[in-house]
Amino acid sequence: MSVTVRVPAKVNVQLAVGAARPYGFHDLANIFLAVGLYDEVTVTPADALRVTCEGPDADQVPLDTSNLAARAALALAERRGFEPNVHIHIAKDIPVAGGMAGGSADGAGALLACNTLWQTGASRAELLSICAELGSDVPFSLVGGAALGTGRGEKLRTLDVGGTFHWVFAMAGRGLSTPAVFREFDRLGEGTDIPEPVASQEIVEALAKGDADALAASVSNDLQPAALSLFPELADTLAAGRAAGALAAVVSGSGPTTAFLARDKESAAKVAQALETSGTCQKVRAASSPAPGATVL
Ligand SMILES: C[C@](O)(CO)[C@H](O)COP(=O)(O)OP(=O)(O)OC[C@H]1O[C@@H](n2ccc(N)nc2=O)[C@H](O)[C@@H]1O
Ligand SMILES: Nc1ncnc2c1ncn2[C@@H]1O[C@H](COP(=O)(O)OP(=O)(O)OP(=O)(O)O)[C@@H](O)[C@H]1O
Repeated sequence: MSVTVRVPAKVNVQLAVGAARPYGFHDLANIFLAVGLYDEVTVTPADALRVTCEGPDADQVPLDTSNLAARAALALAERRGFEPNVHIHIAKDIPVAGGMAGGSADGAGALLACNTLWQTGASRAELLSICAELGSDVPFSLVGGAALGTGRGEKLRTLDVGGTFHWVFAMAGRGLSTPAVFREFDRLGEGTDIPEPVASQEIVEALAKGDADALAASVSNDLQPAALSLFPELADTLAAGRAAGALAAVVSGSGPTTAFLARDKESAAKVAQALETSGTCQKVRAASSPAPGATVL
């Protein structure tokens, strides 16, 4: 018997970053929106824990116990007294190291899949707490939809979404390391007063109304200057998408994937086409929001 779980990628429509904390993380006001690009995680009983991965970026995914999917299976097994003997197969469509929470998606997916396979009876709250131990983005991958993340981004409040948002994502030729981008944020902010991160009421309302123009006017990412500092060519990608009519152009999370909000599906297709021929990125994908969280298929 196998269990397969489908898990979405995310884009951050607000990423407000506070000063570095002594414990090594930054306080955030992080508005997540799940987008319809998915990984599928399948778990099957086996003699020992094993991870395999297929997809265009599969060669960049670790197959040892550093893989977030393996760590999720180990964490649940340890808490609940199960043997973590499963084969975890990841069908990967979310770009790796792209700032779209691909690894986090696999962690949440494996957790839900193992929980279903082993019938542990763990509550939603327990699953969310394991997710938070695995990484700041992992709880949102389980929940999906839209949510405000505070603390490290792991404390979630679900937000209403009143319509469909159309996105285009431009993938870069190389990844960016999330810790390196946060370090660059600290370096750029040295000697300045960094305000407490506060959720944008405009963004919360724009999501609730399904209003793409209002969302575009307020979308923001405090990590964008740091990502651009480490990867200056991303400015050309952002400019190409804007020139093609995107309502907003923003680095997704810690980057280097760039996200473009379009007015409708037709406009998204035009932006995607322009980005494809711009020579400023490696791959282009269109997807819409919101998307459901981790779901057993
Ligand atoms: C950039 C975002 O993707 C936005 O959603 C997240 O904040 C990052 O989430 P993530 O990849 O799940 O990150 P984690 O695995 O929890 O942390 C990786 C590293 O990112 C940095 N980090 C992460 C979250 C946070 N609030 N402050 C940080 O400084 C730390 O250096 C940490 O060691
Ligand atoms: N299941 C996994 N899929 C992809 N990468 C993984 C996975 N597990 C661990 N990793 C490691 O995590 C690193 C970051 O990968 P990931 O795709 O999660 O980045 P990201 O999308 O930028 O993350 P985030 O948006 O949450 O900051 C990879 O370079 C890889 O070494």
